[in-house]
Amino acid sequence: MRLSVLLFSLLCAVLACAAEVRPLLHFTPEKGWLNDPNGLFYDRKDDIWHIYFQSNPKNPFWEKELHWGHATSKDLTNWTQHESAINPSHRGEGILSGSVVVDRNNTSGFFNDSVHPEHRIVALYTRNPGLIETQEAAYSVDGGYTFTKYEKNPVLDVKSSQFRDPKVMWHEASNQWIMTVVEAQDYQIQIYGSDDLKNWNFHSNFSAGYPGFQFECPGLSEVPIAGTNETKWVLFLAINPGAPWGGSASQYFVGDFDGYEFKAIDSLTRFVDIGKDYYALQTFSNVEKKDGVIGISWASNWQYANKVPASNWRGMLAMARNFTLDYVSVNPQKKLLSLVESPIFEANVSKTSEKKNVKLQKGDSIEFETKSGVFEFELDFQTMKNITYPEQPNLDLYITSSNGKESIRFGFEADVGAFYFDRPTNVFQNPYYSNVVTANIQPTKKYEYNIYGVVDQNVIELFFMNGTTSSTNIFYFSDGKPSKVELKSNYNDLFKIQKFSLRDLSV
Ligand SMILES: OC[C@H](O)[C@H](O)CO[C@]1(CO)O[C@H](CO)[C@@H](O)[C@@H]1O
Repeated sequence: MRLSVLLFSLLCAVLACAAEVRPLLHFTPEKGWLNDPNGLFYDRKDDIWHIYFQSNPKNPFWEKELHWGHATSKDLTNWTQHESAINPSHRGEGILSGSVVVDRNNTSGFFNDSVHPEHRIVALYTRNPGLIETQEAAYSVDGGYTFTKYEKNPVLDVKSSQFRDPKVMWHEASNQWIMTVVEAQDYQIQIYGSDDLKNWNFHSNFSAGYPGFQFECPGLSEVPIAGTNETKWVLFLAINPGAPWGGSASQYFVGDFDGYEFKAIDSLTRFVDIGKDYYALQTFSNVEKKDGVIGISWASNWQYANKVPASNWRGMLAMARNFTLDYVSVNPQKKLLSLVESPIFEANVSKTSEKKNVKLQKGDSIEFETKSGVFEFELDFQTMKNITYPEQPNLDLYITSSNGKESIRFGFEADVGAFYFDRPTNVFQNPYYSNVVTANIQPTKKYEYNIYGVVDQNVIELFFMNGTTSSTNIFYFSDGKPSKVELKSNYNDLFKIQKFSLRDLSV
């Protein structure tokens, strides 16, 4: 091959890599590594959403020396990244996960009258210098861009190597700050109380749910029950590794909280999302909202997060979601009080494609396309009859890359009643990544299902039955971006497509 041709093809390869697609609706770091969201809060004075995140600015993979990366947004969609907000004071030290509160009444004494009450920001996070994990405080007087570490840190030290991830909130009813934090490998969510964010008193332990290897990233939020003016408390908990589907999982409990102890309404374990890539959920603090709480997760799984294809950055956050509670049909008999989720984002619709009331026949396909590789879709369908074994009646949604060679598949088998998500890839051989994720979803009494999904370059967030179940998964084409979307069946007169619509998005 002549040298010029070789150089040209090399240049193309480099440009293709540099031109890699970044998600448009999901936050990704300019460079380096991202995992857990941290310190999520809403600035009521300047109407700004703040996210911090576990950041390794040096390399696109996790290392012990971690910072709190920082970004802000006016619409929970378009983010501006800033300088890291909290940094290690010593080499090899980790500023690990934690949370932020607005201490408007200056209970901590960190502030003087020159600091606007809405800008009295206090972060609580885990410091891991190597062997033990302690909780530290830091305060910001500029609205959350730079922080000063409390000179008498740590604020909480139980001489443990597995004590981390403080999520702090103000509990009005008992007039105190409440911290949930894990004793990770003792399967304890510990609850502490404080008057000043500096002195913490142990209140109670909570230990339940799917254990996995260890507990991580707890959180306690008061969540409204849809259609009522009542609320229940939701205790969030991450486990990793050891999720039922492998690696990382976010679970939650529904119950009551009196300022000292959380009591679950039942002993059932509920998962926030049943995809592979939805971890370390944290809710925003300081949000004045009566119709739900807003939270963000990390869209990956520790089984392969450090190894997925990347250039000089790796990691993304899932879209913000609104969470409420409702009584959800989980089988023909039971309505279970469960989280109901919906994504929050702002985007322009560049094109809408829609088909209604189509009885799909074997070999038929409804075909739409996306120009941007970013789209939302709605699929409402009904299964028209019962199936005789050993038939395998599938309804499949294929999303094919603009390279025309690679597809991912989201589908359903009528007799099993479970949805699957299959993400074959040519660029990432990893045994934990390749397993198909499945979800059992209860249809309506008339065997109807509805699914809403957002696809954003290489991540798909699915919301089943009006968000009563969600499944978040990342995927990797070798090049190109989502281009063709096809709905197909291998069976006659079984699937009635009541509505299949696709809205191509741009920001
Ligand atoms: O290799 C990191 C290890 O898997 C930890 O279990 C990850 O822990 C979490 C959860 O992802 O990330 C944070 C640190 O980056 C830590 O604070 C939190 O518990």
